[in-house]
Amino acid sequence: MPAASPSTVASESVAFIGGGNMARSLIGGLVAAGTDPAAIRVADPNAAARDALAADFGVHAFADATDAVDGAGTWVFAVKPQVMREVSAGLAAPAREGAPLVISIAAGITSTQLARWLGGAVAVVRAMPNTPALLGAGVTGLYANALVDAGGRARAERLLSSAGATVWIDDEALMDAVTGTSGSGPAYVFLLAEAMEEAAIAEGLPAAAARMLASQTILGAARMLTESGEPPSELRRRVTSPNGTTQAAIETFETGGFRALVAGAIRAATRRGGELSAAND
Ligand SMILES: NC(=O)C1=CN([C@@H]2O[C@H](COP(=O)(O)OP(=O)(O)OC[C@H]3O[C@@H](n4cnc5c(N)ncnc54)[C@H](O)[C@@H]3O)[C@@H](O)[C@H]2O)C=CC1
Ligand SMILES: O=C(O)[C@@H]1CCC=N1
Repeated sequence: MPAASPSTVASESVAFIGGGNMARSLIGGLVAAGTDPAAIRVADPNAAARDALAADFGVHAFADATDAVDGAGTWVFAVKPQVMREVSAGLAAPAREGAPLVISIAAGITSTQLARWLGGAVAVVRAMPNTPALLGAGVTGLYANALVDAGGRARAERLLSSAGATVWIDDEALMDAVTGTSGSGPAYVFLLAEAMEEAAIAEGLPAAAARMLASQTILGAARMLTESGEPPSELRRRVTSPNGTTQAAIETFETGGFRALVAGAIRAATRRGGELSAAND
């Protein structure tokens, strides 16, 4: 990929460090929302990932993160938590010179860790999106450290808005709970879909019908949750006729400890966020 011409390297440029699944979702959202692909720069050591991003979105892709961040005013760290320290330490010099707004989507890694690795006083927004970002139907929790000004907050919010809804979190300690709820959350729903499908097949339904019934049920219920303005308990009540089929199912869930299981799962994910932070410090 040839070097970008100077006119495309403006402080409005966004550099993604890591061009994997989540970066692809966010970049897709940005381009769909009208961001000029020439203002998007991506670093990834994987040539296939670079080529695919350049071909699919028309962004500038680089093997070296230092080249990707050159002149970019916003840097988005989208690499695994396990490589965040090494990757960010390698960018300390340009961070000092360029004073970028740094956005990290890495699970667990704190804004304090990232600022330290980048050399100290750095404006960091910690963001936790989720995979429905690919459809613009995601949700992102955002936390800003004290060095992020109103303009930086607006820039981060604009960037993540192309992936869906956004919610600011004032206490960074709660970002691991965001990760355990919505970052990992799509997988919980997919697990429910798998379980419903398997159960439907066990009851005798053909596989294709089972998939259609389970997935459309989840889509319809999710739309009611987000569009009706009603709490989930009320929506559930309306499905549940006294002594009917739903009541039989809900009683089975409740006596089986469904709520405690969900709470335990979210607690485990939340704790793992803290462990990822400590293990990769
Ligand atoms: N997958 C998900 O649902 C979500 C993931 N996250 C976070 O997003 C981050 C990325 O996750 P995914 O996109 O799922 O992983 P991924 O494995 O698809 O992408 C990571 C990319 O980083 C690249 N990479 C490795 N070393 C690099 C380096 N030195 N410089 C630049 N790029 C490098 C890899 O080649 C790969 O393309 C993780 O920190 C994860 O915690 C956050 C929210 C949701
Ligand atoms: O499983 C993970 O660690 C990442 C963070 C949230 C979703 N996937």
